[in-house]
Amino acid sequence: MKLKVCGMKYQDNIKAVAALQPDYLGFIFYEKSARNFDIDSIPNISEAIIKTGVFVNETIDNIMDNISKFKFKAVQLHGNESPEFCRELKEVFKTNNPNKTLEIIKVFSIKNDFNFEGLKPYEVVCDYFLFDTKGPLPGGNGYTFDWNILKSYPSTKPFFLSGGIGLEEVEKLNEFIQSEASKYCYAIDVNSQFEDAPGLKNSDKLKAFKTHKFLSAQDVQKS
Ligand SMILES: O=C(O)c1ccccc1N[C@@H]1O[C@H](COP(=O)(O)O)[C@@H](O)[C@H]1O
Repeated sequence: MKLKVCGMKYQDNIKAVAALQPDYLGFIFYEKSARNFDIDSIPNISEAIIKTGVFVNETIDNIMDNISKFKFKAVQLHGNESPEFCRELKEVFKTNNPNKTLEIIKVFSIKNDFNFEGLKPYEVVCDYFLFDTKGPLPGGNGYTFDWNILKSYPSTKPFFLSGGIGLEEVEKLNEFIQSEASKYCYAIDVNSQFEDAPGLKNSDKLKAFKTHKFLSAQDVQKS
């Protein structure tokens, strides 16, 4: 199971968290967020960590500018981006970077129920889905949704599990990962529950979380 740490903001903190070797590090570009990444540069971190730009209903031009500026290898689309938008973003990226690939992670927010039919048009235009909790904010609401809803997940597209995950969820996560609902769960995404202040992650808490490897039945078979 991969780990994505999202909502990074401070240079020294980015280096400290990168030293823990998460698989993905996320940077949020949303002015209304306390985690908005309004800094000019990201310090040098391991190439193995997939730097991810998080956008909410942003224009393709702005997303592309930030991809070039910060060398993002993935984007997380956290608004109402259409399948056509995802397709166009992939095409524009390919045209400008013929030898590179861009991972597109499309976010869907879940409250009490979810209509999985809505995923279908996105299947061919994005690489991963991310399931977050629906709340008053586009993201970073800080609480979990009922993961049992994912028992009805009809797709084989790998997904990120997100929304309010913290150290308190370790036991629940272990149960989830052993269940059928997690069959296509590719990564766990954490954010506000590992912070001392918005955008400032607590390395000790992350280290403690990382010691739980969250191996699924499939992972165990593979190893
Ligand atoms: O965290 C934010 O402020 C934010 C703002 C706009 C879009 C996304 C945002 N965060 C993303 O929300 C999920 C879940 O966060 P949490 O665990 O509930 O705090 C995560 O992917 C963040 O990237």
